[in-house]
Amino acid sequence: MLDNLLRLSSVIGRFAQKGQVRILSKLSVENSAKSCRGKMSLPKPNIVFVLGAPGSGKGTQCEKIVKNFGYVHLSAGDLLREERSREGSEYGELIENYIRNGKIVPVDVTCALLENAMTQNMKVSGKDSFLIDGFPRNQDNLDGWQRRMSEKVNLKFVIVFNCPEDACVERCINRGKSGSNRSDDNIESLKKRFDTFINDSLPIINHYKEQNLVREVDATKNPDEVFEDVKVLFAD
Ligand SMILES: Nc1ncnc2c1ncn2[C@@H]1O[C@H](COP(=O)(O)OP(=O)(O)O)[C@@H](O)[C@H]1O
Ligand SMILES: Nc1ccn([C@@H]2O[C@H](COP(=O)(O)OP(=O)(O)O)[C@@H](O)[C@H]2O)c(=O)n1
Repeated sequence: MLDNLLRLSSVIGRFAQKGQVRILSKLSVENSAKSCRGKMSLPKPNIVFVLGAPGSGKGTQCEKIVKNFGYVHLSAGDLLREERSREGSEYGELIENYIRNGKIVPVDVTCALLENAMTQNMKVSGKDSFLIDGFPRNQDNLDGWQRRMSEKVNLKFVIVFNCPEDACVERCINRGKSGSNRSDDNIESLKKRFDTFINDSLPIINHYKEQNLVREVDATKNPDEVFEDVKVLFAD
């Protein structure tokens, strides 16, 4: 499986409506590894992990942080959905199965997509500050990141958006109704996504709490009010 994963190609997309250039790049992980070796001249990227339950507003707040603080937003979920939809992807079916069942895709896939996206963004835009949204989400994600990436980046802090399950579920259902086209914005998948959040993601948040890296934000207020609290974290 690892050999296959190492041949993983990724499509790296960023969206013009988020004030960013769209970069499409088919890049094998082997190439990415080479480019990483050759990227000694690239700066060590600054990373902020963005965590919180499904529907807590991670993507919404990341968009605001991008506009106000010049970060690049990399959503693990978006990268996985793009790879799933990429013509010829070996991992489309695997990713779809994990997403529909609210399970966490094996880290080699996700980490390769994130590493490629960071490297490409640094080369093309010169930006070196990244919001990594929805990662690390379980122990496998955390272990893979520590193994492969932790020495190559500066982890600044971890934002956690707190919002009760019923509000999050309502937001995701509404997101589905307004055309998110996501195969997991339905009650059945949401139940599984919340089980995964509680059983697998909360321990990762606790791990970062023990390291004093967690900055918690009340995500129950409206998006602009939430952003007032988020801003403070990026002020210095
Ligand atoms: N503070 C908020 N109050 C109400 N609705 C929100 C808030 N933040 C986001 N939403 C809406 O809830 C849904 C989920 O938000 P999103 O940012 O996609 O969450 P996540 O990335 O955590 O899954 C979206 O439809 C979004 O417009
Ligand atoms: N690190 C990650 C992030 C997302 N995912 C998958 O992508 C799905 C959607 O994640 P997302 O971050 O886009 O959305 P939310 O669940 O936060 O709303 C998750 O339920 C997982 O199936 C993953 O496998 N690994």
